[in-house]
Amino acid sequence: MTLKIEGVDLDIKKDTILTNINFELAPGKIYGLLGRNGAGKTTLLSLIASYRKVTAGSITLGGKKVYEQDEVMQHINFLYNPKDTSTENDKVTEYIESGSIFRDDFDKEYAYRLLEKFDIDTEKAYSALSQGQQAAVTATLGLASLSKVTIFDEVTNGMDAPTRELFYSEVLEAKGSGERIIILSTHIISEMEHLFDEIIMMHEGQIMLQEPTYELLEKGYTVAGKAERVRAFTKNKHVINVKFLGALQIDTVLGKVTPEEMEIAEDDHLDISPLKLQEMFISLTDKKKEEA
Ligand SMILES: Nc1ncnc2c1ncn2[C@@H]1O[C@H](COP(=O)(O)OP(=O)(O)OP(=O)(O)O)[C@@H](O)[C@H]1O
Repeated sequence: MTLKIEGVDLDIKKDTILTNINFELAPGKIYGLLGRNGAGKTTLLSLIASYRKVTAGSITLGGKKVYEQDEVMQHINFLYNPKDTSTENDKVTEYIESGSIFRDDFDKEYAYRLLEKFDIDTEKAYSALSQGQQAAVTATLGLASLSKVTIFDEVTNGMDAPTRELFYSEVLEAKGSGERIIILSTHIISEMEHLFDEIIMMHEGQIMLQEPTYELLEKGYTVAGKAERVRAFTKNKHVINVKFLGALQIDTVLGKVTPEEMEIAEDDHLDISPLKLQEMFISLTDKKKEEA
């Protein structure tokens, strides 16, 4: 089932929060939703999850409108870590039970297997778990729901590195079924880059780009080396970012390197590397550069 967002606008009171959002998501893919703080990611995801009504446009799954349609909504699952968990006194087991009630596809056995992998004491109250453990329960609810559209909004917040690694490998497994659309909204870009089939970048309430990750990263490269040699190499090229690491200068450049340029780089002891998503993201969403 394809998820289609067409011409979506959202106004809250007099503020325009989202403008003319258009994109299409296909099953069997992991989508990385990226954007600076306040770009509109959570607001857009909450529209997909039918928490709010769009001001204009439409959101459909398999051709059916999602808003207030229980039959469609049971295929869409929006996971995020609650801000205040002090009143969440249910045991983890009760969380799993209630998470499965309205979702026919929920796989309880898989949920308990996952919780064991995450090393969660299922007899504890949710509020008594550490922040990272709570995040692992949230992640489990999403993974085990087997929902056709599973949205993880910054769920890795609080997880330690091994827990995040486990989550990533389970997300890849989930994609393997070929039936699920998985959306990951995150600020941990460098760590998750390898997971994303496509990138959706938002900026100031609009979609800046939607592209397959490999295509996006083929658009440029980085050059690192002695500052004056890097500057000479990238002169007259489209440099989108300049970084310094001690005596080293690292330029991010849009375009391709020719074989002749590769030779020059070698002679000048310059390192040419593929583009990193995080550098591309920082550069594309640099507000100061826009204002300059
Ligand atoms: N209920 C609301 N009333 C007014 N403005 C809102 C409301 N909810 C969100 N906004 C505004 O909408 C914009 C987008 O917020 P949103 O939470 O969607 O951003 P985000 O991309 O998820 O940010 P972050 O990465 O910081 O989580 C922000 O400017 C925010 O102040």
